[in-house]
Parts: sequence; C-alpha cells; structure tokens
Amino acid sequence: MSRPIILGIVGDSAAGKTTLTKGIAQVLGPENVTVICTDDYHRYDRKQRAEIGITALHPDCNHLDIMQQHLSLLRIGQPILKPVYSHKTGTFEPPVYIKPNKFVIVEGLLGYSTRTARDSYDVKVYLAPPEELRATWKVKRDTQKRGYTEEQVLAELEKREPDSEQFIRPQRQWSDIVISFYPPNDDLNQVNGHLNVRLVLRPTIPHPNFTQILGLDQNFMSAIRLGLDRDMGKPVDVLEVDGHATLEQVNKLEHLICSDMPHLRNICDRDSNPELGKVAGTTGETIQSYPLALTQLLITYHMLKATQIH
Ligand SMILES: Nc1ncnc2c1ncn2[C@@H]1O[C@H](COP(=O)(O)OP(=O)(O)OP(=O)(O)O)[C@@H](O)[C@H]1O
Ligand SMILES: O=C(CO)[C@H](O)[C@H](O)COP(=O)(O)O
Repeated sequence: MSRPIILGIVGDSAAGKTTLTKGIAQVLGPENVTVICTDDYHRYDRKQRAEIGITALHPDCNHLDIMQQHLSLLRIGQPILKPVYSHKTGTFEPPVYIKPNKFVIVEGLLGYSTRTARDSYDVKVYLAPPEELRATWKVKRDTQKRGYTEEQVLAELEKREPDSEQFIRPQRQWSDIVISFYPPNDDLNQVNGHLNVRLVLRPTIPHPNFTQILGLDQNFMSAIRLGLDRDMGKPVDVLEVDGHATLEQVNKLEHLICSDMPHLRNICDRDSNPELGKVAGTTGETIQSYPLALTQLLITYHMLKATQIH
C-alpha cells in the first residue's frame, strides 16, 4: 500500500509558511491533504513561556521527541493523537485524532532540527524572506490575529533573535528549496502581490528542466532569471521571478513545470485553480501574486513526482 507523501515547510515566525501551505493544499485538493502545524508541539503555553523566559523557538520549549514520533507514524500512514495549541488564546486545547491523507504538509519552526525528523519528509522547503519584511508581516499578523500590540511584537522579535540565529536559520541547509519573497528595490511598501521571489534549488531532488528558459528573449529574461550560485557553501541553481512578470511570461514557466508532469496539466489551468497565488494584502484585499503561484506550482510538482517515486 502506498504511504503519504510528506512536505516540510520550515521557517521563522511569519515567514509565510501558512500562506504557502494554503495554496498548495488548494491545488492538491483539500480533501487529499492533512496539514500539521508544529506549533501544536509547544511544551509551554504563552503565560508559562513568559514566566520561564523561554521563546517558542527554543528546542527545549517544544516536544520535539513527540513531534518526531508523530512524523514517523504519519510517514507510514498511521494515525496520531495531535496536541493543539491555540494562537487565539495562547493556551492548549484538547488533542485531535488525525489520520493522514494522501499528502501531509508539516509546517512550523523546528521541523528539520533532528535527523529523524528530517528523514520523514519527501520534499523539504525553507522560507527565508528578508528579516525586515518578516518583521512587517509578523507585526501585521500578530496585531490583527493573535492579540498583540505592535510594541509587544517588536520586543518579542528582539528577544527571539538569538534563538532565531542558533536554532531556526541553520535549518536552511537541510532544505531542497529555499524560498525568499522580497520587495523590488528593497522597497518595503511593496509588501503585497508585487513581491519578487528567489528560489534556491538544491540538487537534492530532481527539479523541472528550467534551462529551456535560457534561450528565450531578452524581455522574458528581464523578469525571469535562472543562474548558478552557492548557498551555505553548496552549489545551487537559482530561479528568480519578478512580481511584475506578465501572465504570458509566467505561463511559459508554468508550461515547463506542467508539461513534465501529466497530473499537473489540469492544475495548470488557472480557471480551475483560482486560489493559486492568492494572498491577503495590507488592507485585507485579495492580491494575485504570480511569483507565489509559480512557487506553489513547483512544490506541488515535487509532491506529485514523489508519488511516482513511491
Ligand atoms: N508570499 C507572500 N506575499 C505577501 N504576503 C505574505 C506572503 N507570505 C506571507 N505573507 C504575509 O505574512 C503574514 C504571515 O504569514 P504566515 O501566517 O503565512 O506566516 P507563518 O510562517 O505561517 O507564521 P507562524 O509560524 O508565526 O504561524 C501573512 O498574514 C501575510 O500577510
Ligand atoms: O513563533 C510562533 C509561530 O507561530 C508563535 O509566536 C509561537 O507559536 C507562539 O504562539 P503565540 O505567539 O500565539 O503564543
């Protein structure tokens, strides 16, 4: 019997994990996808963390052993009794019984922190927006949805920085794809659908053959670029897509992904996947981001590829 395909999405708080997860789940069909947020494995609630003086990013603040056990169970298709942490109240709620669907997306802060956990994934993604952009996103999200004031969020970010450096950012090295959405010309006012994306593609999984775009015209290459680089000392391919790329340009790239994967053909039809690349803007309006759509499509490609391998 086939086992679930597991995607890991790791990154610091407000790096965009949930936003990315939503689009991928939509493409794969929500009924086929189980989403697990590893915030549920926190050891202490909000009040206890403040009393102890520990941040949610510290491994000691999380039941990583239980998270790891659950990942191993999900990988072989077994159910888990998952704890539940509520960001609304900052407290724990009763655990829930979860039987994995065909695809499992595990998103959170410390998903790649142990070897056993890392071995559970078929595809590993790390989200790394510029720190300034992440801070903007965190302030907006935590003040609107988690009951914090702006001052509290900024103070928390400062307090967390040593743990971010020590425990979160090193996990980048274990990912197959590093994703960085970034504003053009470092303009932080562009924190919406016009963000560019930089995709670091490690040779740890087989990516679509993007080299075909190298021969395309100058106009195309000004909005979509492919090159070689090093990331954490290792050679990588880098694909960049600008927020101002046209639908026609993005379609060419999507075609490369979709033609390589028969199951993706209907997914590549925009009309049947209206959620692809959708993100809430600063005033709650819905924005269409082609760089986000393309990123979601590429990850979906890898998940479907993994189903063929296993
Ligand atoms: N690609 C994107 N384009 C525009 N805005 C984005 C994007 N990704 C995230 N955001 C913004 O950043 C906010 C935080 O993103 P999200 O909730 O996805 O982060 P997260 O990594 O899941 O956070 P946490 O781990 O703290 O739960 C979102 O509410 C959204 O406003
Ligand atoms: O870094 C985070 C990931 O979402 C949260 O801040 C952490 O999970 C604690 O949650 P809260 O701030 O809602 O108590």
